[in-house]
Amino acid sequence: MKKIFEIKPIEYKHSPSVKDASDRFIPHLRPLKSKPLADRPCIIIDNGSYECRAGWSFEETPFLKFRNMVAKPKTQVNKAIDAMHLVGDELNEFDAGKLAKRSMFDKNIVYHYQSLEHMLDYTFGHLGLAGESQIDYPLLMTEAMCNPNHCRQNMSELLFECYRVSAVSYSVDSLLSFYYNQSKRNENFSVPNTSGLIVSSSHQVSHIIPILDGQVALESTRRLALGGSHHLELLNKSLNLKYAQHKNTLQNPDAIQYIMENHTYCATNYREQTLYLEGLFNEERAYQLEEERKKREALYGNANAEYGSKEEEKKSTISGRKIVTAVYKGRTQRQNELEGEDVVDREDHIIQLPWQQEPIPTDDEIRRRHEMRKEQGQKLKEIMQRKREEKKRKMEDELADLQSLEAYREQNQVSVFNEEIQNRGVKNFEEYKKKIRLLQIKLGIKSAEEKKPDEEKYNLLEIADEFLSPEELKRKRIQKMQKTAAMLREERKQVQKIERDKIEEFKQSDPDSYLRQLYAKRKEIMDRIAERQRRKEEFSKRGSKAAQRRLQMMAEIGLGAENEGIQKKRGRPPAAQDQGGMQQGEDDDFGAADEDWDVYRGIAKDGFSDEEEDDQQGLNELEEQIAEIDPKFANLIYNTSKQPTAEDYQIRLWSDRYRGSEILFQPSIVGMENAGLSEILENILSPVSQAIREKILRCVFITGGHTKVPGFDKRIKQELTMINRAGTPINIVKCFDEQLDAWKGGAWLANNFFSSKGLNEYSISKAKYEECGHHYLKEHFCSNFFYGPKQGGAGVMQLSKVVSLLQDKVQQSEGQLKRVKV
Ligand SMILES: Nc1ncnc2c1ncn2[C@@H]1O[C@H](COP(=O)(O)OP(=O)(O)OP(=O)(O)O)[C@@H](O)[C@H]1O
Repeated sequence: MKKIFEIKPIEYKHSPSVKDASDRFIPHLRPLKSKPLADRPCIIIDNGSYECRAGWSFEETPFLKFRNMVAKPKTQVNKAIDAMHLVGDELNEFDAGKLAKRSMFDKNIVYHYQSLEHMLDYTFGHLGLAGESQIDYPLLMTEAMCNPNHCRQNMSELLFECYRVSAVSYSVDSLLSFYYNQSKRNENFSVPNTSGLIVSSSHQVSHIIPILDGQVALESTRRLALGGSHHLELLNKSLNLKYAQHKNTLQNPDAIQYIMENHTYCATNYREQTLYLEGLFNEERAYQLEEERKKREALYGNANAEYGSKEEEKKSTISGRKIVTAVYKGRTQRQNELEGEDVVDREDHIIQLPWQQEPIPTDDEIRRRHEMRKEQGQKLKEIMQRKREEKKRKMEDELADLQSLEAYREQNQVSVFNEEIQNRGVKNFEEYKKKIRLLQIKLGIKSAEEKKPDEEKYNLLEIADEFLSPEELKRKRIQKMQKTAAMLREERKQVQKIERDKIEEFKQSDPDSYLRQLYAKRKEIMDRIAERQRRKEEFSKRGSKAAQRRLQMMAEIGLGAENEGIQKKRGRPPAAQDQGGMQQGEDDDFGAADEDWDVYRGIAKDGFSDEEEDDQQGLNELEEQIAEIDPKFANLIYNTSKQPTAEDYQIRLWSDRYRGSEILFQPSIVGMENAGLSEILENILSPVSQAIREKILRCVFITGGHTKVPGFDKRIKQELTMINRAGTPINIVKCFDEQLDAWKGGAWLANNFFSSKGLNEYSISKAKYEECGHHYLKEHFCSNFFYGPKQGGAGVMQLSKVVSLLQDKVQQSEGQLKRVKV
C-alpha cells in the first residue's frame, strides 16, 4: 500500500501583547539604560520579504517572527477602524477576505515606506519600547545585497528622523549567516582568512556571492530573480490546473505552502528523475489495466471483454500482473532500504485533501429510494392515464355532438344540418360521416356491422357472383377487404407475440447480450433527452443563433395581442402595427427589449413536453428492467455509489514535487531568459585561477529559507562537480538554520563587535548621519559596499570641488574635439 499524506492545518500564531513584551524586556533594559550606548543591547531586525524576525541581541532566538505584511481592514465602518493597520500575526485574527494586504517589498527591496513604518511601530512596540519617545539603543537592520542607495537613504531618514534611533548598522543577511556559521564551526576563525562561495535562495531572489579573504568579490556576485515565491506560484498553478475540482482547497495559500514545505525536493538530475517517474507511472497503469481486464473477465466472460482500447490492452499484457507485483515489491523494498538514510525520497506522493464523508446509505435507505423512484414512475403513469382519459372524453363529447346533428336530417332540416356541420369545420355530409367513423375508431367503438358474428359479417363471400345483384357485389367486395384486414391484424398479433416470446427466450438464454441491448436503448433515450436539453438551453440563450432565428420568425408572423401590448408599452405609434407585419425597409428591433425575450421564453417553455414525458417514462421502465437483471446498476441508481470517497479527494504529486525548485536551474520553465544557477556558477568559476577556485570551493555555503528543499545541497554539489574539471575538492556547508541564521548572525555581530569603540566602526551614529547626510553608509565585512559619490561626499561636497570637477570635464571634451579636427 502506498503511503497517503495528510495536509495538516497550519496553526496560526497570535501576536504577543505589548504588555507581555514590556514585562519580559523592561526589567532587563532598565539597568542598561544608564550605560554608554556601546554597552547597551542591540535591536536586531532581519527584515526579509517573507518573514521579519526581530529581537534583542541578548536573546538566543528572535522574539518576533511574523509574515512581513501589512493589512488594512476593508470595512468602511468608522474612521478609527478604517485607519487601523494590522501587522504580522495580527492579520491572523481577522478574516483573510476582509483584509487588503500589502507587502513593503518589490522583489527583496523595500519600496513602500508607509508599510515599513507600520512594521517598525509594531516591532518596537513588541520589544518593550512602546512607551519610549526615542529608540535609545543601537539597531542592526538587514538589507538586500546591493541595496540601492535611494532605498537605504529613505530607511535611514525614517529611522533617525522618525524613531530617533541612536545608531544603525546595515548588514546583508546572507553575509551575516555566512560569518556566523564560520565563527561557530571554526575555532581559528578570523574575518580576513575567510573565503567561500555563498549560495543563497530566499523568498524572492537567489544570490551567489564569492568571498575571498574576508572580502566580497562584488564584480562576480550574481543575483537571480527567482526564489521560494516563484516555486510556490508554479506549484499552485500546476495543481490548480490538474485538479480543478479541488479548487477550493488548492486555492488556499496555506495548503500549497504546506505541500511545498513538506513534499517538494530538488532533483539531482531532472531528466533522469522524470524518466524514473515515467517508468513508475507506466508500470502502475499496466497494473491497473490488468486488474480492470480481470474484473471484466469475471463479469462478462473472456469472449465479451472487449472494452478499452486495443493499444492499452496490448500494453497491459506486455507488463502482466507478475511483473507489476514484482515492481511493487521492489519499490517497497527500495523504500525500506532508504528509510533512515539521508536519501531524498524520489517517489510520487499521494496527498489526502480534507473532506467530509457523507453517511453511507443503509439497506433501508436504499430500499426507500427504490420505492420513491417507483412511486415517481407510478405517478408519471397516472398523469399520462389522466391525460389519455381527458382526450377520450373530449372525443366522446365531440362524437355525441356530431351524432346529435343527425336529428336535423331525420326531420328533413337539411339546410340547418349543413349550417351546423359547417360551424364545426365540416364541409359536407361525406366528411361528416368520415369524421364520425374516425372518432369511433379512435374510441374503439365497433359499428353495428362489426358487432355481428363472422358468418353474418362475411355472408356474401361464399355466394357466387352470378347470384348477386350489383349492390350485393359491391358489398361482397367490401366484405372481402374487411376479412383480409382482419386476418392481417390477427397475423400481426401473432408475430408480435412470437417476438415477445423470442425476447423472453433471449433474456433467459443470454442475459448479458440482452442487458447490453437494454443499455443501448437506455443510452439512445438518454442521448435524446440530452440533445433536447441542449436545444432548450440553446433557445434560452439570447445570443444563440437558434434563438435569434426563432424570435425573428415569431416577430415576422406577429405575436398578436401580446406583441401589440409590448409595442404600445414601448411607445410605438399604433399606425405602424395596424399595417400588419413588417414594412419594407422598416427596422425590425423586436428582441432588442427585455420584454420581447419574456414573451419568447414563455413560448419556448412549452414545446417538447409530450415527447419528454414519453421518453422519461420509457427511461424509467427501461431502468426498472435493467435494475432487475443487473444488481450493479441497481446500486448505481438507488445506492448512489457516486457518493464521494476519500480517493476522490486525493491528489498525486509526480513531477510537481521537483519542478518548482528546478526553476532555479532552468529559469526557462517559468519563461525567464536568465541563466540558471549552474550557468551562473560556471561563469563565476571559470575565469578565476585554480588557487582562488580551491579557496572558494573549500566552503560552498548554502543558506536562505528556500534552500530547505531536500536535495538542494546535493544538486549544487553535482553542478559544481560537473563544472570543476580539475577535480578541486568541493566542500558543501549547510547553515545551521536556513531562516534564522541571518538574525543570529546579527546578534553575534552585535555581541562581538559593537562593544566600546567597535560600535562606531560598524554603525552610523545619529551625529554621523547628521554630519554626512542620509545616504551615508558605514561599510564593514557584513555590509554592502557604498556606490556613488564617496562617503561624506555629495551631500557635503565643497562647491569648489564640484566646479573643478566640471572644469576637468570641459577640458577633456575640448581635447577630444581637437583630436577629431586634426
Ligand atoms: N521547508 C521549506 N521548503 C522549501 N521552501 C521553504 C521551506 N520553508 C520555507 N521555504 C521558503 O523559503 C522562503 C523564505 O525564505 P527566507 O526566510 O530566507 O526569506 P526572507 O529572508 O524572508 O526573504 P528575502 O531574504 O528574500 O528578503 C519562502 O519562499 C518559503 O516559502
